[in-house]
Amino acid sequence: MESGDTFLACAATVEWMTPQGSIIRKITLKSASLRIIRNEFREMFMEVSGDKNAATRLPLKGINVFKKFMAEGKASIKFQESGCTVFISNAPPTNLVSFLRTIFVKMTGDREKTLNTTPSKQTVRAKLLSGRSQAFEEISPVTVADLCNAKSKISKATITTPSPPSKKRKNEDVCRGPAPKKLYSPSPLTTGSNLNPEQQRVLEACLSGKNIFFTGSAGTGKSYLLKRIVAALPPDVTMPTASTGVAACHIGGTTLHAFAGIGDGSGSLETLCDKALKLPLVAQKWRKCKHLIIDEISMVDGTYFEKLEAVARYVRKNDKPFGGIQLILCGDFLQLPPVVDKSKTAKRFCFQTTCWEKCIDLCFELKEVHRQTDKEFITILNSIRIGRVTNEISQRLVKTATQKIESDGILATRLCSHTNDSKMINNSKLRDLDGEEKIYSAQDSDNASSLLDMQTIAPAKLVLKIGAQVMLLKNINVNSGLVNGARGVVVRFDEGLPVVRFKNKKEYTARTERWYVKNSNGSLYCRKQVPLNLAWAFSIHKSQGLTLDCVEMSLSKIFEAGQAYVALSRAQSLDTLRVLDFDSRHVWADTNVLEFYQKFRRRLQQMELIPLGRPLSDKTNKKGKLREILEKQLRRK
Ligand SMILES: Nc1ncnc2c1ncn2[C@@H]1O[C@H](COP(=O)(O)OP(=O)(O)OP(=O)(O)O)[C@@H](O)[C@H]1O
Ligand SMILES: [Mg+2]
Repeated sequence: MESGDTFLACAATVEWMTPQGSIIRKITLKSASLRIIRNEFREMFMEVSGDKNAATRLPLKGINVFKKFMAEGKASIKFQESGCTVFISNAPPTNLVSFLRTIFVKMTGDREKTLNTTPSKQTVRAKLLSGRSQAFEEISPVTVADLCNAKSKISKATITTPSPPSKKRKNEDVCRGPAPKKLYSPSPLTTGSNLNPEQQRVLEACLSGKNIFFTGSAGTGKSYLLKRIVAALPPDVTMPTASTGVAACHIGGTTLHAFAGIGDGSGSLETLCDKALKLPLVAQKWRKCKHLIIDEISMVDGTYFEKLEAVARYVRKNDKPFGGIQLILCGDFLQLPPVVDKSKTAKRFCFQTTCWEKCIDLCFELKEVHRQTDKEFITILNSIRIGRVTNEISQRLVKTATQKIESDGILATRLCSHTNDSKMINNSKLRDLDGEEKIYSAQDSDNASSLLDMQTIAPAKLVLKIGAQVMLLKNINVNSGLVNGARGVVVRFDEGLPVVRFKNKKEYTARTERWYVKNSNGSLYCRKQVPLNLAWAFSIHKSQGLTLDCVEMSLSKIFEAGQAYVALSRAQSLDTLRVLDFDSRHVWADTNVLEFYQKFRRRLQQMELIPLGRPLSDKTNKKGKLREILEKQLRRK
């Protein structure tokens, strides 16, 4: 059982109101505990308690749940009978989903039992005469039987999920819990589902509060896992960031630069500390943050990282690394290195800084590749990653130059080493098409366009024609293959909206979608745009973190270690890849990174004495002790 099933740690406000809507009483709890309990008559209650306040117990009967913002850790439950509403916020979204699901499943189950005689139908008189002493106990966890039972009832009742609750729904059986659709459909918020044991182990480590660095080759599900980690932490104090806008968008966060608020980090440390402290919004953000998450850490400049670490300590007046913020770092140093102006500074990876060792408690490496399934391709990529190209590998990749990977008029995306080349290709290909141009301009929150340009993958202005090659920028329907990175072609316009045919022959009418970016004071900026971008070509730097289903590349102008590996590892298979001019000289790995990974492996081997999935805090058994000792040793190193 997950703790989120029957217990929820969050912030809560409880308001009692008159039927006319004026507030009679209100309690605000910054750190509240919600529990689902039963009394001696098996009636269900939700108990709300805070550090100082006495617990409030509200009968779980006739409730309305507003859960539209569940993914942001917010929901409210209106208790009709008690005339009271509980507003939940800052709840780890995963736990919030499980908690509401338990209420729903248990209430649905109880409803049936109620109809077939149970104590909860008893009158007050009967209860008083029963002689039972008052006793509350935690509700039992949701079982498979509970789920089946509740599901069968939903299908009979054919319930839909209006959100917020519509009048119709209010007038229906008010005894219903949270609406079911979201709570049953496989949700990215459902803890642990689909995570493999190595990913699960990292998630557990992150929840233990330790500072974590996890790595793994391209496609091992680092960003996928990161999204789960974000959803398992309280949103108000968790900052998901990444080194680039595209990668940040992938995990629903902002760039590290936008979060940090110290510009590009140039200038002396004193100036930067001063700057952070003097800008109230920046200082407030640093003080509020409890969990800082950084994806694509390989592209974060070491010197910048070092400065952030010092700024965090200064602003938070706390001498612990990063001022006591929990760090969750993820990336693959054998992919793209930091982008620095080489005429001004030397390139430095984060692991080359003195604070790296102090900042990281535990390291993990994900080994199972999810992006590709073809064993031969995975072996080739693993070899390319460390800069090793055998004759067989060369021959196999050279062979791809002539293969046909296009189908149904959908061309391969050309990955370019330089951004300007990719822009030129897209513009000229669009120009070459006959037919009318349709222009889609993004609608942005006020004064936020430049920030949204940097932080979202949706373009400010998108020009399309029939025949344009496009890429989908959002997961629209994972089961139908309409996923972020899917490639298609515009086949017509329907009432002004582009209709795209994808590689799997599915057609999709692109409607406006929203991208949110947290601004420096925590509120959200929004860009509304159709979720498409031109996809004849893309720069390799922009492609880091993406999965592409049909891709072509020329590697002759490669200029960075790891750049060829990033390009090649975007493909899902050797059959959907075309390398126009493969030459082993374009493949190399940074020697500092190779050395770092050698040491890293040795460290991991020590950690691997401990089996997968064991909770880190388990002090009661020998293995737990061993892990503790190891952790201490590693930290001392
Ligand atoms: N446990 C899993 N089960 C099923 N699919 C998964 C799992 N983990 C990851 N994936 C899928 O594998 C693909 C690659 O995952 P992801 O982009 O997270 O990898 P990554 O390690 O971040 O790669 P990169 O280093 O290129 O950024 C995605 O399509 C993702 O949905
Ligand atoms: Mg990634």
